[in-house]
Amino acid sequence: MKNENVIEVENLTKAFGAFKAVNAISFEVKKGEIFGFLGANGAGKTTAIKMLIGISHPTSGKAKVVDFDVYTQPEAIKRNIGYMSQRFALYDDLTVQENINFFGGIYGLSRKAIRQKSKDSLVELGMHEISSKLVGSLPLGWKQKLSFSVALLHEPKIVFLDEPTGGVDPITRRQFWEMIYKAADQGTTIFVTTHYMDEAEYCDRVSIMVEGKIEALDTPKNLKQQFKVASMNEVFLKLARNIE
Ligand SMILES: Nc1ncnc2c1ncn2[C@@H]1O[C@H](COP(=O)(O)OP(=O)(O)OP(=O)(O)O)[C@@H](O)[C@H]1O
Repeated sequence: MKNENVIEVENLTKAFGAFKAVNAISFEVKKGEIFGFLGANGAGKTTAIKMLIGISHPTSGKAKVVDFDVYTQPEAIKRNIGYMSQRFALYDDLTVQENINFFGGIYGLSRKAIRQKSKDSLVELGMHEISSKLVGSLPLGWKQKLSFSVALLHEPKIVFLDEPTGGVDPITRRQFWEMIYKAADQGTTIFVTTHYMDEAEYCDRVSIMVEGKIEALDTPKNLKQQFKVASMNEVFLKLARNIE
């Protein structure tokens, strides 16, 4: 792949019968970039992500993720990426430490690596004093921050975040985004979907999907200029209105 692209997608399509949930999308994502993947409910974001993380076979088109082909090397992709969604937030009946140990083991980390990584993560999260608390007893925002740390345990090249901050309070969302910036600064590529338009402003580039197609893709600044509006929320509304 060229220019340190870590994702390259060309005409990627997923059809369910005659319906194209993802309809010939093309884009590239660079190393260390924070790439916002937006779209209204049902636009096709989750379907596209499932193809990129190697769990859904495309109908047609090309996609390479971390240099691996989604058709022929889905297992290599899974080893090199992290994934977190709003709906999956660790095991409530395990403690903070047990969750880290468990997922570290699944990712194939040595005991020594898990010990070191969990120490670092717990300090960063300010959770070392509550490491023996059950995750189920923590507020949602804490669970999501912990879940993000866990998705980074095996030092993936790309982390896919599918609505990671849904339902989380604004202060914790801000802290979550500080963690995202830090990971991106260290070279991890962030591929994130969100329904919060203030979060779209924090991304390096944003794509907006409408009914299976990418209708706009640029930096938040350029998109606002292109649509002659002051906020990403207005960009989003203009695109959504165009199709009505
Ligand atoms: N397995 C499937 N079989 C048939 N249709 C599907 C399947 N999976 C998704 N779809 C349809 O594809 C479209 C896109 O769904 P998708 O979940 O990708 O949207 P989304 O942009 O992620 O939406 P949301 O923000 O609600 O998660 C929807 O119309 C959905 O009903």
